[in-house]
Amino acid sequence: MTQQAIPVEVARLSKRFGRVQAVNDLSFTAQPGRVTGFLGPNGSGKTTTLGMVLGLLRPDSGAATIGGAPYAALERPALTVGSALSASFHPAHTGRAHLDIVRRAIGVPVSRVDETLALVGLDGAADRKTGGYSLGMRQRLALAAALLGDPQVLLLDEPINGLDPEGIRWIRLFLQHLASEGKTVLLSSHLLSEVQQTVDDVVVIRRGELAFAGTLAELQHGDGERTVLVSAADRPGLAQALQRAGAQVHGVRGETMRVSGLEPDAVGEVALAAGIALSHLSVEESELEQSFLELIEGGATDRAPAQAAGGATAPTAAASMEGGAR
Ligand SMILES: Nc1ncnc2c1ncn2[C@@H]1O[C@H](COP(=O)(O)OP(=O)(O)OP(=O)(O)O)[C@@H](O)[C@H]1O
Repeated sequence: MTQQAIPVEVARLSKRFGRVQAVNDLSFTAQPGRVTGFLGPNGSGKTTTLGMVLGLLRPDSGAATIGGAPYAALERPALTVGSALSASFHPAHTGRAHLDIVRRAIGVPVSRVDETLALVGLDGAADRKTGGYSLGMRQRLALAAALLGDPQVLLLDEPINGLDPEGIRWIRLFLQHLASEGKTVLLSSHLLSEVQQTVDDVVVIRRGELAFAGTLAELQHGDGERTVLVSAADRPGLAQALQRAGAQVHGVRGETMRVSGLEPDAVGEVALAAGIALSHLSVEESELEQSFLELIEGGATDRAPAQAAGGATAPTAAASMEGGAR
């Protein structure tokens, strides 16, 4: 069966809690077939936004839609959208029991429990109580619950938080695989470094407002210039060739040289033309982190090529996240 491509669109969404403007005129789109990172510091409005997308919170204005309809208007919401807003469970329930409760509620066959347990690699721990699960196992169980209905859209709140490197690698490959099947994957995080290997697109919010929406590459290139890290057996020869091509080169005596003023492909071409074999070529990662920090600390909102999302109507869902003590 061919699955439908379902974007998540947030259009001019606003939400205030008393004096706190948690989300302010926020617009972005999470596209099918892409993993979108929804990034911002603690308290910037990520969970509130996801709550509005899921119809758990009523927006003051604007709208969030899934394939053009508000969550509450979806015919079979749990089979369209899977969500994991928290990784906490009844500690006396086994992983299997938790999934069984969810699958009954959303009306999917019992066979999905074992299927999703296997998908997230929890089959060996299915009959253990969740109270004894590690954080990584709880994250996997939350993901399994989100996947029960085989949804086309996944909304995950901080799914990588607390995972060990093996867990991060696993979830990265897993979410990228889901996106490669055409699913829409939106995951929040307060750390760019945590998700930068996982996401294709990035939405950055700061104090409830859009600071950036675009691809990871666009975020990286935002300031124009990138630093290229390069190494070769003949570093002095490479440095000379690069300088002749107009680059600034630092760290010739070290293992890796830092090159600015030339794009990575141009650095490769200069090396080739000079007959020097490269043993390493990459873009300095910290620059991406720097772009992100500048965005969340402010003053860079004019860099935001916000994707328009329009034509939506306000959700009518019950407000079950409203008024919760924070
Ligand atoms: N139910 C609520 N009642 C009052 N204030 C709230 C409520 N929910 C969120 N807030 C406030 O709205 C702002 C945004 O919170 P939100 O949880 O959406 O941010 P976040 O980006 O998800 O942060 P975190 O990463 O810490 O979860 C914060 O100032 C928070 O204290």
